[in-house]
Amino acid sequence: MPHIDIRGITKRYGDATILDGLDLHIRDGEFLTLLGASGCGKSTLLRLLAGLELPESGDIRRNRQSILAQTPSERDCAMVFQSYALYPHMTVGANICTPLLMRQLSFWQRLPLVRHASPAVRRARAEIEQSGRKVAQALGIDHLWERKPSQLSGGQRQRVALARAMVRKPSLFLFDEPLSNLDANLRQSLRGDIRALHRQLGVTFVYVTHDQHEAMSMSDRVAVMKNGQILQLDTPEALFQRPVSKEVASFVGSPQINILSLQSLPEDAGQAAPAAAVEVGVRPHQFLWQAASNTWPVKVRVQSVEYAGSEKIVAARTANQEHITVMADATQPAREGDAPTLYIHPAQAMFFDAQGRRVEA
Ligand SMILES: Nc1ncnc2c1ncn2[C@@H]1O[C@H](COP(=O)(O)OP(=O)(O)OP(=O)(O)O)[C@@H](O)[C@H]1O
Repeated sequence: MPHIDIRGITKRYGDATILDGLDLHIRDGEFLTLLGASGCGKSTLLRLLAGLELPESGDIRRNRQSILAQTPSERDCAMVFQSYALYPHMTVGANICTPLLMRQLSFWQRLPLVRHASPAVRRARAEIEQSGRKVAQALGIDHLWERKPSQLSGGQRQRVALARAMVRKPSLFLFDEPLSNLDANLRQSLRGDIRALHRQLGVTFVYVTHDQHEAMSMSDRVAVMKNGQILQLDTPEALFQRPVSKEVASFVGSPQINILSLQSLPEDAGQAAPAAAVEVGVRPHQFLWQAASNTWPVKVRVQSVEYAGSEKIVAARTANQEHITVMADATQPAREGDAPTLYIHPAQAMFFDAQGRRVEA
């Protein structure tokens, strides 16, 4: 299967530069997610890959061959959208089988009269239906075969859209926020389905989302994007543990990482920190409620406590009026107005310089 090389791609709409000399190498068969806030250019990049847009400069190569001159249908990719994009007048079965009918039968062979008259066409259609039903079965929607899209739930519609993309066996799947219209439970279950699909098919998936949880839980690698550029491309673990900057650190992990000025910490913290460090990043789960050896104390005042089942989300303020979020065990007796001392383990802290770049301890 071909890898994809995106080199120096620039895309403009009018005066606005959406992608600015972007480079990206997509490996064979990987699940790569483009993660970024709304408007950062993720969908534009996906549309360029699909051939729905052309760049002003730069190149996209598959297996070292430029694909810019190829039409969308020549690119052997399937796209799944947030809006499902199903044909409303067709049944589920017809929606799933249409890509194969279009590819394998000529215009004349698709006409109803020929369909009934020609045994060869009847046979081809039966084979197509069999392939479609197999995919529908794999996605648990074969019992909906005769229904129209309007008679389906959002999750079922997205499964039909997935089946329609799968049936052609493309070598590249492009997903543009496919789960955004679904409720939390359905999103969770479809995340699992899409991940399983990737394992089963072994082809390249490029997935666009602004949901860091979705990106971190599904992908082999994630490209964090901002203003048409990639801030960091790495595995989910590396993004979480070794972000290149404060910006990336703030983008991954929920609740967000806390960024404190080094001045909020005792003097020995300043001495232990790298020389260039001006800020320290502490994840909400990393605060300790009791002192341990070699920990740094931070005095805080609790502003509010939110119950989240087995945990509490504590919002607090440091003496320097910096807001922090702390995840605590549900048994932790933290109450609004309390003024506890929390502790930070230096080995777990991240340090950032004045430009927001992470510096090694
Ligand atoms: N056809 C177009 N004409 C003009 N501007 C466009 C067009 N398509 C997108 N844009 C602009 O390009 C920028 C990037 O859009 P894009 O859809 O790639 O962002 P995104 O990161 O996918 O955001 P979202 O998550 O909201 O879809 C936005 O400011 C958008 O308004």
